[in-house]
Amino acid sequence: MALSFSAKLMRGVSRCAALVTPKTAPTSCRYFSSAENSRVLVNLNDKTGVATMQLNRPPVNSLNLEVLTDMTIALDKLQTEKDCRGMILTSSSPGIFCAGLDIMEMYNPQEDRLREFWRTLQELWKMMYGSRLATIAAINGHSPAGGCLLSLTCDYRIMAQGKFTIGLNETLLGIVAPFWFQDTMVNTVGHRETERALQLGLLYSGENALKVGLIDELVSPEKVMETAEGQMQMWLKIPDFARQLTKEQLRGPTVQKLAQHQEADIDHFVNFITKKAIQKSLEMYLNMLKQKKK
Ligand SMILES: CCCCCCCC/C=C\C/C=C/C(=O)SCCNC(=O)CCNC(=O)[C@H](O)C(C)(C)COP(=O)(O)OP(=O)(O)OC[C@H]1O[C@@H](n2cnc3c(N)ncnc32)[C@H](O)[C@@H]1OP(=O)(O)O
Repeated sequence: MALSFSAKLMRGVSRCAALVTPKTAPTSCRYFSSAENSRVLVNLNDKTGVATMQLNRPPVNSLNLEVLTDMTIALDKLQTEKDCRGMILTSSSPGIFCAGLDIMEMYNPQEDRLREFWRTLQELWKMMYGSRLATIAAINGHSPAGGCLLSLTCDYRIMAQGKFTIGLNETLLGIVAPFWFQDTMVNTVGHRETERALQLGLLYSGENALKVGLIDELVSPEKVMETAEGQMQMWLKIPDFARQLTKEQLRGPTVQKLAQHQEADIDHFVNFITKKAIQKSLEMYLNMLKQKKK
């Protein structure tokens, strides 16, 4: 019998439930996942109540089923820690925050895995967007498509200055950002800017992202984490209950909209991605990525 998503989550939680505390760790810092080969590195500072989640899938932190599952399990675990109040999402590879969804999950896919992949992304998005934690994205590099989406689920975004870009560029791949990607963008930068950005597949420079409100701060790469930590202190000065209820009022309807249409959205996604023309577009985009190197 197929396991429900929450059953799979529980299975995953018990698999990685043991907290690993390396001998060298400061006593206030608990590591949920610190092995170098973990796809997601998570630690919780018991003194501040702030967790850091680092994407750790070199070279570009593209999001495959396993990374999405690990992130979901880690976030679920953090949210059940009563002393955890905030989370900073970043990358262990300075220069690349996240290259978005792993295109290989969508190219020549097996239908069962494709469905599970999309459901896991939906679940992660719902958890992140509606999280009781104060969440800050420390965007320390490129952040296209699914990478931009992840940062948009956070409450505040700080990006590194440099040649990095951010945006929902799906149309450049010949695909379409689904309604809940669009909703998240509209809620952040407004309808008109979203129309322009999503149709053109705009990848914004840090400066332009700041101008339209896609990010909240642009700082030098070495200041990204300390700025995130400083900003987090401000968010945590607000009583949790008041902040969480306010967030729920503002974001709840958007989360509910996906929850109500989740199965239909999976069907749309699978039908769309498996079309010959879409597979051709993905193939051309993958080739373009490879050619770029030559
Ligand atoms: C009617 C409505 C129906 C609704 C249907 C909904 C459909 C919606 C479906 C999906 C939504 C999709 C969301 C996405 O997130 S798609 C992914 C989009 N991502 C990108 O466009 C980014 C692509 N990557 C880059 O631009 C660059 O890699 C970079 C700027 C992030 C980093 O550049 P650089 O450091 O120069 O690294 P390389 O380009 O050399 O990359 C290294 C290596 O990694 C491979 N790679 C890069 N990105 C991805 C990726 N997203 N997935 C898989 N693989 C990736 C790249 O090809 C290189 O591989 P190698 O040559 O084998 O080393």
